[in-house]
Amino acid sequence: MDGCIAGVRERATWDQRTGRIRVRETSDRTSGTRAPDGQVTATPDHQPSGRQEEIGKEQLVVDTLYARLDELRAATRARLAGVRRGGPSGSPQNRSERDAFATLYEDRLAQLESVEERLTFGRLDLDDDTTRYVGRIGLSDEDHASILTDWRAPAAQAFYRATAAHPDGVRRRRHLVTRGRSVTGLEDEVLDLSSDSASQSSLSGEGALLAAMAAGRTSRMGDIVATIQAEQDAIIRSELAGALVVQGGPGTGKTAVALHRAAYLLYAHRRLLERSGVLLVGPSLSFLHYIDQVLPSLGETGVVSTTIAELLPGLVADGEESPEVARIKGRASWARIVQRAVRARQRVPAADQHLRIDGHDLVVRRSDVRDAIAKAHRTHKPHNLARVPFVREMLGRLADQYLAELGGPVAPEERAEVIDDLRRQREIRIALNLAWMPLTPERLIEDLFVKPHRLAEAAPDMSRADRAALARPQGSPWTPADVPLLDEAAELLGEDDQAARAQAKAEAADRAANLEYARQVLESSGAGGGIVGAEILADRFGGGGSRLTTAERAAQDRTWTYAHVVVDEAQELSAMAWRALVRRCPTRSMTIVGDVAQTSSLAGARSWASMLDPLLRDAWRQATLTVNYRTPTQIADTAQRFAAASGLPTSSLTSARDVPGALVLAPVPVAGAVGPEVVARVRAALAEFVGPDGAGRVAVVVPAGRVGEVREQLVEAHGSTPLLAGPAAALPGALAAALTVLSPTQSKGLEFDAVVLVEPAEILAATSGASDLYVAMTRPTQRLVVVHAQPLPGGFAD
Ligand SMILES: Nc1ncnc2c1ncn2[C@@H]1O[C@H](COP(=O)(O)OP(=O)(O)OP(=O)(O)O)[C@@H](O)[C@H]1O
Repeated sequence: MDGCIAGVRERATWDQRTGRIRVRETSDRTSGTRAPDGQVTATPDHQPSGRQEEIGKEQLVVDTLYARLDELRAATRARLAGVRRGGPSGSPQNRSERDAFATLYEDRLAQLESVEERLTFGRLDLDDDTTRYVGRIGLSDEDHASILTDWRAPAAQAFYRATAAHPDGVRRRRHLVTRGRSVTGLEDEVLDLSSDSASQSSLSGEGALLAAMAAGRTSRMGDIVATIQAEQDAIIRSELAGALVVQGGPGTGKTAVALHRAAYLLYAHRRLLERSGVLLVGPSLSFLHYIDQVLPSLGETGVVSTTIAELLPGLVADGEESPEVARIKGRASWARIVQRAVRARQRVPAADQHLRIDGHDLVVRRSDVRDAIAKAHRTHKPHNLARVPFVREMLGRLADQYLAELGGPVAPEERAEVIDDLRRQREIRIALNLAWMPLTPERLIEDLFVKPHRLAEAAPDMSRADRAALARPQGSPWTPADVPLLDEAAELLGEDDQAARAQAKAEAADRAANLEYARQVLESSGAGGGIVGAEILADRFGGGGSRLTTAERAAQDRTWTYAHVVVDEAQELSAMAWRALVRRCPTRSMTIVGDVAQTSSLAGARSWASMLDPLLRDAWRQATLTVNYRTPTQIADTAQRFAAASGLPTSSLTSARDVPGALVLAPVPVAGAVGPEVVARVRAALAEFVGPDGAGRVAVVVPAGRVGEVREQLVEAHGSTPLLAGPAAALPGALAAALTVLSPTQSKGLEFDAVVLVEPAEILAATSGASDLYVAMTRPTQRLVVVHAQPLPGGFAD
């Protein structure tokens, strides 16, 4: 393809008067031809050229890229069909190889399908007169020459990092705006300081960025791959080793950055990460639902996402409890409490116990039990596994008593028979259980809450009041704060994994052979397309038809250890929850994003150092995000003033944009007038921000106890309108509707075009009220309407 690629310089700015983005255009005159190797060479062109002409030229390039994408899709489909045609015949080895290839091609196809939207979004014109297109995926032409650079590749880094002061070999950066497969706009930044039109903005791709920020919200978070900013890119590409804490105020892109970092790490360290997987921990299922499109849109599906409540496979923790009880359960001291509770089930009886077995007198002696317990402890195995040597030792000693009564020499087989016999005796089983009880984690933890003497024994330092607060009836549902305690117990109790170990040994030998074969296959066919490595393919060869992905296998296994863990809203996690996560990531390679000013959990972090130092010591580093991409200046400044007045530990924050009239204070004279005012404000917000295409979201954020009441008022006013989400309990679906009513905690991590905030003084008065109110104030992308009868908290007014 030959083409003259001329440049225009467009500058997009926020028009304060109209509240819209305005785009200015200047010509910058560059042209280029495409060489046979697929690289586009840019040369100065002194012919003035129009914007449409320029768009037309980019359209040709974009058409070429999509054509290549279509070709690759067709080729992969054909390969898949070929494998499927093979049918279910042949040896088991042949069948499992065919399944492995089918999965490989299905994954590749899914990846090629996922990049349809905005396949390419950027172009770099380099000092060496070459041009590089940047996109969601890397593509090469038939001659293996690169025609599109994956955004995660080192060669794409300059697209996000180059500035006029540090151009990094880039003369001009162009953002391509596309709709479907059509190019609809361009935005250029000249990074050559000697040029008149050198970019002055500290934001990269300002127009595209402003457009992304101003777009109507939907029920799902979108990716930011086309407009990642330099400070975000530095975090995304930060090295894999160690724990990276990303602190940043509301709307600084922490969630977005965490997800893009997961995608980047999977690309840059695929061999290391693909087998053990990446764990993503979010605050709630509704939040995970909100973000669950981002990674697939970046071509990644191999991430296990969960909440702390869902961490244990098969355990449902949907019970509720007061924040105060959750705080008590989150304390680090539970590590010792659970340990003591386990030890309390290994005890020397108060007196020797006399048993009569088959007409013989046997004594379960205190001294024997003491010795057997000590011997079992020396194995350093978990409780249930160490019970095996304990029982063996005790049965041996009892058998010796039994045989001594018989007198005379004893053959080893005879001794073994006696031991077997004794093992089956009910009285002996009871006596040994009393000394060393086999336990499940559920039984151990429930007993602590149900039997006050058990808790008193395991937690002698806990106050009476705290112990009383934990008491609950048997059979109560598990709560999220119980989960880390159950995990701690499971770790100390252990499971009998003998059979699993034997099987693993047999599988290891097969695997070595499969691995070698998989390497050869990938080398000779290039079939992986970068989405799968030899290790995974080898696992699939050996899978006997099992189609479980790494993510699926990991999600079913409590003891799975991940190569990397990403934690969002990390400030909410208790010390015990951190222990459960660190246990799942022995390398401590973690991305931890959060804001200690937004902590609402009483067990959560008020400072990263005090929460993480005890666990990670100095193996963590901190980065800070400083630009708020969500909230307009007026709202963000008010939130910052309020936070400062309330003593919250805020980070410094600058808003990326200003939207006139973003903050509206709506006082009403009496409490009874709040409801009607909310109804009227919601009606206006829906009319202004929700479009016929379904884009645009409005939330009413109310004091926690008033969600039901305000919802009723809205239902009454609007009828049972499909606009309004169901009751808050059905939250995962709540964001599908244009309007939703939430408590401040439920709104955490989410965002809306407009938020109607009800009675802030009442929100402030609740437990963790200051951080909850700070969270609620910082949810809107366009407008915050504050409806109040009570006086506004400090900092709301200038
Ligand atoms: N570089 C960017 N380009 C476009 N949009 C961005 C960029 N960075 C962040 N955003 C947008 O800003 C909004 C806020 O981002 P995000 O939710 O990740 O922030 P956060 O720091 O996690 O916020 P909070 O702490 O309030 O939950 C999102 O809509 C996100 O898509």
